[in-house]
Amino acid sequence: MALQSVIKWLRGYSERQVLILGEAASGKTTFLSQLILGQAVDAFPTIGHYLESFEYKCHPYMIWDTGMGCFRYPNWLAYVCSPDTSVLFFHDCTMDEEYTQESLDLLSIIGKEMLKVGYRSLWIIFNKQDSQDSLSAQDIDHLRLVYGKRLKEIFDDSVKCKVIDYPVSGKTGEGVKQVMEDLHAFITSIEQDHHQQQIPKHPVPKQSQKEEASDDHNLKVRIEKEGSEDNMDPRQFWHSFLSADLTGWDHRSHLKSGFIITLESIKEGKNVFDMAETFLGHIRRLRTMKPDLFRNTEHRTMTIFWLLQLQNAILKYKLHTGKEKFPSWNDFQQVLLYTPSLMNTGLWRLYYSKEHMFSETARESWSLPDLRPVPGLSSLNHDSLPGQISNPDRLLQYAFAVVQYTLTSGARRGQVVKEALDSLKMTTIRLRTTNSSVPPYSETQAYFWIQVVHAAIQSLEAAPGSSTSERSIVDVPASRISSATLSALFELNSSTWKRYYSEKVWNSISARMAFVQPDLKPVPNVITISSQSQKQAALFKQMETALLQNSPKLPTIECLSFQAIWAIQDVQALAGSPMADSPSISTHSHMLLYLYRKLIMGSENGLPGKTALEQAEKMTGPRVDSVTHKMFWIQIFLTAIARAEASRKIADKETSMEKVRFETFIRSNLHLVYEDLPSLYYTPEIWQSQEASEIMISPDRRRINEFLDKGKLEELVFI
Ligand SMILES: Nc1nc2c(ncn2[C@@H]2O[C@H](COP(=O)(O)OP(=O)(O)OP(=O)(O)O)[C@@H](O)[C@H]2O)c(=O)[nH]1
Ligand SMILES: [Mg+2]
Repeated sequence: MALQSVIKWLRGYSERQVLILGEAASGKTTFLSQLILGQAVDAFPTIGHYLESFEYKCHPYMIWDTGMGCFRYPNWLAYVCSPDTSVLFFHDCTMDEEYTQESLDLLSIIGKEMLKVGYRSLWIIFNKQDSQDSLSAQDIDHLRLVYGKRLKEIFDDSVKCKVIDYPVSGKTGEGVKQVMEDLHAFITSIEQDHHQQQIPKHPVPKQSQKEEASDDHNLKVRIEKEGSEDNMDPRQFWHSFLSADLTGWDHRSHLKSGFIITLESIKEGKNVFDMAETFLGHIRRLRTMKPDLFRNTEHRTMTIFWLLQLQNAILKYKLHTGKEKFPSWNDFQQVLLYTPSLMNTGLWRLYYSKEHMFSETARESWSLPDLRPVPGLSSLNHDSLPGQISNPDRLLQYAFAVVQYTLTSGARRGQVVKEALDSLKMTTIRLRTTNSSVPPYSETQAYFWIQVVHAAIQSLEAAPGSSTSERSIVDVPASRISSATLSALFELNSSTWKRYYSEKVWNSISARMAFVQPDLKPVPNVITISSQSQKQAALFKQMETALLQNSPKLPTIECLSFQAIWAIQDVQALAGSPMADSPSISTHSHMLLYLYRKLIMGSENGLPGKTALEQAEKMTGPRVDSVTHKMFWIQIFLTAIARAEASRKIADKETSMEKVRFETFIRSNLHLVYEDLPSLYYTPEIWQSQEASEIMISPDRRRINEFLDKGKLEELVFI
């Protein structure tokens, strides 16, 4: 099954895989924390699944902790289990007969799936034997027989399946090391046995370096030959492409039109998925205009695959030539020569099996490759989240967020600016109590930046919107332009103020308290873009943003606090309406409110219970219909609750369990208001994939719950 192969490369092959299963509250997470941290951490019910990495006797292990919600999704087990996975199944010994039946039923259901996807071993663990409510030794012996019988019925494999016969307690640690030691010994012996006879089932097409070099050489020769025959100017080519009077429609013309679409789309701030829609739109149009020539059918995955290759090639060209210039349509031949593999029509075969590429799913929606990652995908990045306090552009970025909000929200500008200044003042005062390097709040400085950014945005030429020729300027709608592009376009930087204010006035105390007019020259209402070099710099920035989207950052605390104002305001408006409790989610604020009501208001003892989690999972709507999207936000929310809970306990164990207000909760977890938060965790290619919409795929950029990390336990403040 293709999905399974996709998942295999996502997870990596080298680590030993362990999967922990069992009924809710059987002590899986506690066992895991005992194993990794050497202590039992107060866990809250797990939702979805988490991946923990861990080293035992110099061997890397990847352990999946699972919880509620997993089983409901088709294909879920294929994601966490493979023929190399060792499964530990937990039974809670403090429970009664009815629980035993449920647990055995769960084992049977999972067992059927496991037989389909394969597994390395399955061990049953009788947990919580420390508890005074635990069954007697005799009863446990009886249970062992019952489980043994069930295992025989389902699997009939006495080597791979067994019932552990010593007492285990995740809480006290009894038997935990023993389980790990036994598992380690078992896997080591199996690996040694299989070492020589292992033949990969789906061999990944591999090329030796020599073959690759000769391929590259041949392709280059072809590119040069076709290039010399191609005497059509790119503008002329594009014109013929639009009017469907190209004489041929070969691989080179596919690439050429893709190249032009890529460049022009970057200028409009579009991503690869938007580009693919543009490209597919053209294909449809061409087929209607000239069905004989343009015969290829729409194929979304293939289109995105090639557009990604083109982006990588453009990036490579940029890096190699070191030119601080946006490529032009004329650079097509050069870009090809830097990445000759683009000319290899079968390039996709290195990444996709034929079966997977030509499936209905891959044709209709973006599907991840099943043989190996597309270059540029999947790089875990560990840079720290916040800490942008010393950022010299922080006021500029703040002004940018404020102005952009006035554009997108339609809210009254005067009101927004007032709120923005108040919020900045409060946040600055708060930040300065813990970090004296934050400059004091200055009304003049803050307002100056808002005015300048506003003038810049006003001055953005109304998008010319021409799709028929090469544009030499960024063409992004004002509401979507990035702060880096805008700054490059209007030459805004941390010393722009010096054109308007003398140092004395700018830094004066009176300028802090109230807005003071500039003493050198007035801030203009419109800023003109005078030079060609500014346009080029802006285009170049735009390209960097588009192609080097490798480590997105969380906005500054000031910006998040500002966004929080509106989220809280939205929620106040929603709270009284019937929509508040409707799982049909309309906006980001609505989702926050819904999760808050279900997971915090609906919780007991500070922790959300099973019903609360089930309710949370009921969310529907375009924002959360993808399983990964929904589970991501639930997990982010739960992590925030777990942090709050842990810090409450550290501060004062006896504090009353009073439920935290929405506003307070959001203000202490500002990252929740950031709608683009997923981009810190997932590459867009994974986040937007069909696979991610069907099953919960773990983030590839950073892990969601780091609460099991050593040393992270006390470091509870996210922001
Ligand atoms: N006495 C005793 N209690 C335990 C032990 N292990 C876990 N518990 C308690 O059992 C409850 C559930 O533990 P978890 O580790 O969260 O269980 P889980 O299987 O991860 O639960 P889900 O994630 O909801 O599926 C908690 O209150 C734990 O403190 C144990 O070995 N002994
Ligand atoms: Mg758990």
